[in-house]
Amino acid sequence: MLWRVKPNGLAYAAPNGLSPSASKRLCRNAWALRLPSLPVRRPPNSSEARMRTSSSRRALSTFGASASAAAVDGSAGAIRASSSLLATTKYAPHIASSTANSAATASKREVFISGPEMVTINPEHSKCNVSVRQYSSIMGIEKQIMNKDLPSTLFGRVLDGSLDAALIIDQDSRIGYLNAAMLALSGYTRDELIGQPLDGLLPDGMASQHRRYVHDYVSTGAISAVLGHVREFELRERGGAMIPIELKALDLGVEDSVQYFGAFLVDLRQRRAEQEKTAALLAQLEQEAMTDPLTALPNRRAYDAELARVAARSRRNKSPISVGVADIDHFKNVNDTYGHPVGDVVLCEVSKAIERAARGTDFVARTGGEEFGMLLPDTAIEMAGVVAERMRKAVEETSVTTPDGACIRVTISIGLAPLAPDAAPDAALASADAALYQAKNQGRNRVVS
Ligand SMILES: Nc1nc2c(ncn2[C@@H]2O[C@H](COP(=O)(O)OP(=O)(O)OP(=O)(O)O)[C@@H](O)[C@H]2O)c(=O)[nH]1
Repeated sequence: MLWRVKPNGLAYAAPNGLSPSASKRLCRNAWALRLPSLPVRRPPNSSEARMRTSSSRRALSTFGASASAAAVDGSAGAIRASSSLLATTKYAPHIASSTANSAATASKREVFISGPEMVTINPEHSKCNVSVRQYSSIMGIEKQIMNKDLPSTLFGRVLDGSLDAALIIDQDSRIGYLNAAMLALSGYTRDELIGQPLDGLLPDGMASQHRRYVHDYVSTGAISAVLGHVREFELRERGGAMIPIELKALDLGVEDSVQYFGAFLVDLRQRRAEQEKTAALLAQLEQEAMTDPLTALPNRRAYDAELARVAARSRRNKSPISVGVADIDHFKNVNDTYGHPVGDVVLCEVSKAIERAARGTDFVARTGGEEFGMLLPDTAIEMAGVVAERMRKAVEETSVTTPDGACIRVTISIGLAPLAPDAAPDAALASADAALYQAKNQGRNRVVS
């Protein structure tokens, strides 16, 4: 059983027996480590063997504890406390005799405690920033755990079989441990990486920065933006390609005067691909939601959104806008004479003609059955009249030939209105509608403003 107590007084515990469900619950609170499907057994090579012997094994066990408390190491320091906490708490001698920890842990004010009972670390209830209740039971628990005598190799097996990549480096950034997932991610063999500097796995320019972080941390305790946090980086795999990863780097403490660091790495490629797919799907949906499927022009929703956008811009810039409404004349006759599918073709040709006649900055939408909306930004009503007349003429000159060889020509009527910078867009649209009504009444195929 291993308790991890955070500075806010919350503690996370692994239940006895480390049942998969309980461990999974714990993993929800931890980052990265998932239960391995099958522990992988393989003889360690010499460098790993060094890492796994005596005190170095404790770095590995601390690494496991940081991940999810999914395994127990009876020989590891059962109680871990920061040196600053040790200096101030009256239990310091006992804790200190259990373990030593690094300055980094001190600054994070984290205390790791092994034991089956809850231990509360409450920063508010003590002048020395911690109060430890049930301390005496901790010492007893530690004894129990020591007696339990679980083999410390369990930690290595858990990490070996983790689905997430894991590695351990020393203070010289030399790789001391990699699990199978890390090898699969990097594309290297174990022998190619063990004992080698981490540099080859880092992106260009990161190696020197990484070394500086490690050096500053080891020599002055300066915590980098990386240590203890989940960050997104890139990993250079064997073929040179950069793999997006999520990384959590951990201080594993000092063992035999050597500072160790661990890291869990999660391959982000699949997540990124899914995110891109979702983004593309959303963009497509948004596009579809704003587009008229028959003519491929922006639809009413898009027109309203664009009207609100240009109206706001016009208020800021005090620039004139003109709005227009165009309607095909006697379109019912086209449908009645040639049928609805031919009417659709005519609608498409009319929309193309209007669009062709518009300027690059104008916005044309199909706002209803045989109705089109126009937005003409930075355009006074006189110039809007010129553009609308061009549109009207373009439609008049358009013809559609039916499969029977009949030639269909239609015309449009257009109503225009100015949108004053401080006026409501709806009022301008109503004025344009009124002008269209007038154009229809005056005989159609004309522009009225
Ligand atoms: N083919 C086709 N026809 C449509 C579509 N949407 C609306 N219409 C038709 O457009 C016609 C509109 O008819 P009316 O509102 O009477 O207007 P109009 O015949 O154009 O006469 P005025 O507007 O007064 O000149 C109707 O016959 C609708 O069925 C469409 O998507 N496709």
